[in-house]
Amino acid sequence: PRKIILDCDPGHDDAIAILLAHGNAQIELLAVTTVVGNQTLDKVTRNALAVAEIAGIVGVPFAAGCPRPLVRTIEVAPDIHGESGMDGPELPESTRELDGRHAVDLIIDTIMASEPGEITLVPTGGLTNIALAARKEPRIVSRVREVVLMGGGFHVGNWSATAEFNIIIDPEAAHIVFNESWPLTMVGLDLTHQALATPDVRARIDAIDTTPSRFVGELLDFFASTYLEAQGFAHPPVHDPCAVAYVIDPSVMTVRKTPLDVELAGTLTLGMTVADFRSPAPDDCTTQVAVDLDTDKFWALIEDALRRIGEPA
Ligand SMILES: Nc1ccc([C@@H]2N[C@H](CO)[C@@H](O)[C@H]2O)cc1
Ligand SMILES: [Ca+2]
Repeated sequence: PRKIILDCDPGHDDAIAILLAHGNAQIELLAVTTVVGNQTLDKVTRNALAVAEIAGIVGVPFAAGCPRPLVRTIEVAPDIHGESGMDGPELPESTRELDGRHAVDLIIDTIMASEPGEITLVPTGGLTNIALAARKEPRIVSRVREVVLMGGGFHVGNWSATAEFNIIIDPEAAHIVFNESWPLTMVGLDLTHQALATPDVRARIDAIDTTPSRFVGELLDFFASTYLEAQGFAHPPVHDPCAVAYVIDPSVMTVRKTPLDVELAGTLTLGMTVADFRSPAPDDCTTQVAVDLDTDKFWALIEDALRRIGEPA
């Protein structure tokens, strides 16, 4: 199986990414870490533990990370995720204990305790924890198999005309992560805006009829309402599971080797992930962008994971 660390800011779509990672047989979820983003750190951490409760995740350490970006002030996304960060479903109180370590230390310790090339980092929120981990322990960069992140976009923004939320809330952290030497796949909005939870998808999830699938349905109800209201989408794009899906089965999307960098000085372009599509891509290019999603294959992975989770004890 592919061993992954999921660094997230639940977040409706982060929650579905956790369920996909937990439910899929090819993924071994080594740790879940949280970072400020969609909501404050305490809210997204509480939400992550609620998902663990609902899905019956045991034996996986959860750790909280950075409560604010490296340089800038906090910017949350209540218009999409609500005041709790996961509005819609009733969230169970979780009796679970967090790992005693900071997320950055859990990430470092987990990677340094494993063989080189074993662990894949899957960030689905701002990149603050990942940047700090690479600065605190540079050896993780060569030991990580690859970074597969949800964030950015080569022709699309959602928090400004040119920038995507996960990048622009901590562009300095993103600049660090995108410029390390590890292999990096950017699963950006160009790809994730194809992962639309249509009524047909909803019907297939509802037919599973378990506590976790009903939880996903309630997440999608809220996410659909805010995405229509705030961004005019007829159906909500479920961004974060796309990154996990690529780790599970790279054939779920097409990718293109492309130099990437993050704009830190732009007025209109701060936080833009700039893709250089000029051909040929340099031989030493370690970054690629996701382009086209096989939507049937993607949603089949989600449904399969929910079926495998079943009704937790
Ligand atoms: N408007 C909006 C803001 C933030 C997000 C979150 N950031 C990423 C998409 O921009 C996803 O990880 C999602 O959790 C989604 C929509
Ligand atoms: Ca997220």
